Amino acid sequence: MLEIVAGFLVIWICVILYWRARLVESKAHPLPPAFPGLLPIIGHTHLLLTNTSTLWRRIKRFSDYSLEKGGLIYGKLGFRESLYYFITDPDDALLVANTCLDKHFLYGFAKYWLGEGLITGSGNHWHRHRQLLKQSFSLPIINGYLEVFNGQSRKLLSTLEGSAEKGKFIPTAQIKRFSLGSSYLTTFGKASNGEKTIQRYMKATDEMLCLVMERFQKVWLHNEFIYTLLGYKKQEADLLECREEVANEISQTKKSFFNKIHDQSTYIPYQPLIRLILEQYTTNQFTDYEISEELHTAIVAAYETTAGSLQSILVMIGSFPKVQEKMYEEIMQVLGADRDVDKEDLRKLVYTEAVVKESLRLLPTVPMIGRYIDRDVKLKNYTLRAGSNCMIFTCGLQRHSSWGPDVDEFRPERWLDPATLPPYIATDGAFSFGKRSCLGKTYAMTALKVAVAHIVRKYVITGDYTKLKYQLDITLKPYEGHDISLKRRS
Ligand code: HEM
Repeated sequence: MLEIVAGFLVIWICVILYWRARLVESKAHPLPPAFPGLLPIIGHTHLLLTNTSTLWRRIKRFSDYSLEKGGLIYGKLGFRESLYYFITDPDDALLVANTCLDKHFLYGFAKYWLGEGLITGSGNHWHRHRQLLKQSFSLPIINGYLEVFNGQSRKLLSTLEGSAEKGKFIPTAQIKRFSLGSSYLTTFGKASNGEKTIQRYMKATDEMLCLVMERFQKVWLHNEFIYTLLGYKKQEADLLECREEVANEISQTKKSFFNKIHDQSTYIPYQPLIRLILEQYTTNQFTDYEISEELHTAIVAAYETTAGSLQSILVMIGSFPKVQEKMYEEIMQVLGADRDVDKEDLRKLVYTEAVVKESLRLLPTVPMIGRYIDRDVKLKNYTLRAGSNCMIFTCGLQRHSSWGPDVDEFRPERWLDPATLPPYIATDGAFSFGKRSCLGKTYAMTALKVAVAHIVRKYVITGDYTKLKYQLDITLKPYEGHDISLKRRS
């Protein structure tokens, strides 16, 4: 009997100590406004348990509410009611992005595929790799890829041709092929089994990303034991088989690189990422496993984002005929009727670049970035508590009031005069900002400009962005209203 009473007493004391600690903490670091709909025990978790299109609409409400409340709100997610901050204030966003460099735990779900590559890695490992890889994404290297981007764009034109003059169609498959083809070739320099390898890799990557998203949404799958028990680990293992095929590609390239075999079959006129990394391998900067992690990371980072962006950009261009004609005039003036895009042209395609940027502002492919708050972070009006998580809404920042009264309008001209842009770094967030911003920004902008220039030169695009509907599958993907039609210009 005495033992039972003592047991209850201990539990009671623990509960009191826990609540006291929470009270002290909430007094020291009061919370910003809460997102409506907070329930006991599960917090806002019930809002996650839905399909990915409704999920996106709900997450957008978090972002809008954060903007409405001055840039910072909180919510609770998961069965342990983890504290989440949702940020849309530009100064606070930049401070957090530069202070808390560790990613949200969701990124960890992709580690079976990406390991500790740049997107998922953290700490010193990430920092060292970021320093080593920076040069591989510099302008001179990217300019060397123009041949790939032009070649893949021409291939894209030939796959689109079958749908020209035939009314509306959805160009997702063609665009994804363009994006993966480009990133595979700039990463590996070649695809041993050609189209077959690219298609298999594309399918496996799509499935891998779906699995990560499913695990995030179904909170019970966060538990490793349940995840394995329900057969998901087996699905991971099946997908990894495709990586084996690519592993052969890596070891072949390594052999020819170190044996300095430069015959017809291995000659590549540009510097694919694998060669740039192998140069650092010779000085023991990377291990074999790390090489593979970074190569897969580069492809995953480039593929979905570039494909999703190009799809949205085409719909935007198709929705604004006057903008499209202005682009066409610029493209014809710079490139003429049939020439490929070279590095000098890229500088001159100023309006085309503004159209790409404005499309990505209104229709971002990566609408938020997640970070773990590993220390107390003092913001303008609140202090974020160590041990919590945060979501920085780049989609909200790109519609922040500092863009002006025409914030919701598609107006590429705003990018032509930098003096009219908001005075914050974080409001231009399509490629994130701060120390962990996108390493492939120049790569992506170049690939997009080249593809858009080829398409607009050949076709008049028609689309309707007001009908666009998106779902959140790690990146934002349109599932409705993304059909376009193409009319040949001559
Ligand atoms: C339109 C296309 C792209 C968009 C919108 C985009 C956007 C982003 C964003 C928002 C982040 C930050 C993610 C986060 O912190 O959660 C990021 C990171 C990254 N991106 Fe991109 N990206 C694009 C294309 C590319 C390409 C083409 C590459 C490589 C060839 C690339 C490589 C990376 C890498 C390596 C990181 C991780 C950087 C780090 O944590 O140090 N991205 N990207």
